[in-house]
Amino acid sequence: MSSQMADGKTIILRLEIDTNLAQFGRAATAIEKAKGDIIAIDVIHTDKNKSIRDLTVKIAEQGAAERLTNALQSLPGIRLLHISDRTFLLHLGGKITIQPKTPIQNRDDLSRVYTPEVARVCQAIFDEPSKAYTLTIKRNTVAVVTDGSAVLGLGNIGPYAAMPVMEGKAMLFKQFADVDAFPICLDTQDTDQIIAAVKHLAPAFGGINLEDISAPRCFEIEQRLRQELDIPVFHDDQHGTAVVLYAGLLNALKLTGRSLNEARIVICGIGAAGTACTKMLLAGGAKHIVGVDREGILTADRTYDNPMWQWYAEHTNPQRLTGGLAEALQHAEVFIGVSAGGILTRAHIELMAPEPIVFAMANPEPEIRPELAEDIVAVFATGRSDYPNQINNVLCFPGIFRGALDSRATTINEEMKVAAAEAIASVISDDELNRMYIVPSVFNARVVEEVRRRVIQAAVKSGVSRRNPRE
Ligand SMILES: NC(=O)c1ccc[n+]([C@@H]2O[C@H](COP(=O)([O-])OP(=O)(O)OC[C@H]3O[C@@H](n4cnc5c(N)ncnc54)[C@H](O)[C@@H]3O)[C@@H](O)[C@H]2O)c1
Ligand SMILES: O=C(O)C[C@H](O)C(=O)O
Ligand SMILES: [Mg+2]
Repeated sequence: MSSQMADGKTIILRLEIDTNLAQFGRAATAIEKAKGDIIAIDVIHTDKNKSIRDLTVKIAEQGAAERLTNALQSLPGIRLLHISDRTFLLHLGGKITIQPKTPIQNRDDLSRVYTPEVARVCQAIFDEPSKAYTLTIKRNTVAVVTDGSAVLGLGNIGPYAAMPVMEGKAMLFKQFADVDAFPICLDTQDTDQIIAAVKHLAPAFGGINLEDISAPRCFEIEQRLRQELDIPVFHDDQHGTAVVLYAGLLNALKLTGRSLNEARIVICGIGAAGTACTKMLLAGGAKHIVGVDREGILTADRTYDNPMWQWYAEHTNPQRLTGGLAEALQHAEVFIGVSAGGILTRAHIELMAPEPIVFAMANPEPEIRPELAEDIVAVFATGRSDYPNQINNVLCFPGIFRGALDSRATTINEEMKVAAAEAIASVISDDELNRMYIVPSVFNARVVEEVRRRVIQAAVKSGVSRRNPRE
């Protein structure tokens, strides 16, 4: 039996009942006893000896799914073939598809979308390559490229297991910004091979969104691709996260009467996201940032093999603090977690200054769940959709690419990132700002609209646009 269960949800159980030994009623009774509520029954197959049925069952409490499984497995003549929940059902066959824009109904259509007529279009692009933007999908396409090495906080789970996240990103691109994004999961973690692969596939795309590639390789991969390609290359976990974090932090500081210059900030997890968040905060004027990774506080008193950590140690921690997370957190006012789930405790937060700001942004499991400490925290945010204050790069990447594609920008530069952060923060007015509402919802249509508008302005002003679209 394969099992992918979740409590407090609707689950689908596939049962095989040996009709010589058992009756369906026994299974139904067992399910009810285990506090499952059967809401639908579908017969999948029946013959003389067995019947296979899918039961849709509502389970309310923690552990109910496991109790139910155990109860069914102990019944003679009944086999539990499979359990899935709505999340898994939603993933059956993948989450996206490609649709032609026009139907091909007759030979005339066929000869125009395809050979022979298509050849004239190919020739036109050959004569003038920039026509790829007007005569192909390039103007609206983004490749979401990963090597599966830092997928959410799950770590190095490889290209196949990374696909559901990349398909999800493609859905978000389409739904929120009408960008056609394709998940591309590369079966290599070699820096040169990744760079070569992305360069080879670039002709079909108007932009490259690098996703979930671990530090420090992600820095070189992005930097070299930015130099070598004339389309925007954007590592979402670095810059998308930094943009949204910056927007959220500005609002949280405003709410708690603090300034970025003076705030004592601890960043935990000095990988792709942590490094980029730090750079953006330093550029915005932050002076008291302390970075912590697995080996403890990064300090200029030590030397590091990882060049990014070396840079980090030299540009942060002015007091040269040493020790671990607890030492870093003494009297700190802001905790920013982009590390791993569950590593922060309530006792840690108690070490911080009064009214602290805690952004526990690891996915899917935050550094600490809000329910464990929200009573001692002034502003709490996570990366998840099921808590208030979702600081997640989804607030950034659809709109920033929409703006970059529409202005046909050659790159996404610092000016465009700052514009995106200011756009996100600006969607919340001073009247609306409160501890449960420091960043707008991803469903607020003004987010993409405003990010796009300001990003286009910044691209034009900074001289990287190749087109100035009408508003
Ligand atoms: N909310 C968002 O929008 C968002 C965006 C990007 C990343 N993230 C999350 O941030 C985390 C890191 O992502 P990344 O792309 O930077 O990955 P990464 O692999 O580049 O970096 C992770 C860093 O965290 C460190 N780390 C792991 N466990 C730690 C611990 N116990 N204590 C201190 N440091 C620890 C690692 O050593 C590494 O340096 C993931 O959980 C990811 O889901 C969230
Ligand atoms: O994928 C997300 O939800 C955000 C971010 O890109 C992450 O890697 O956690
Ligand atoms: Mg990511």
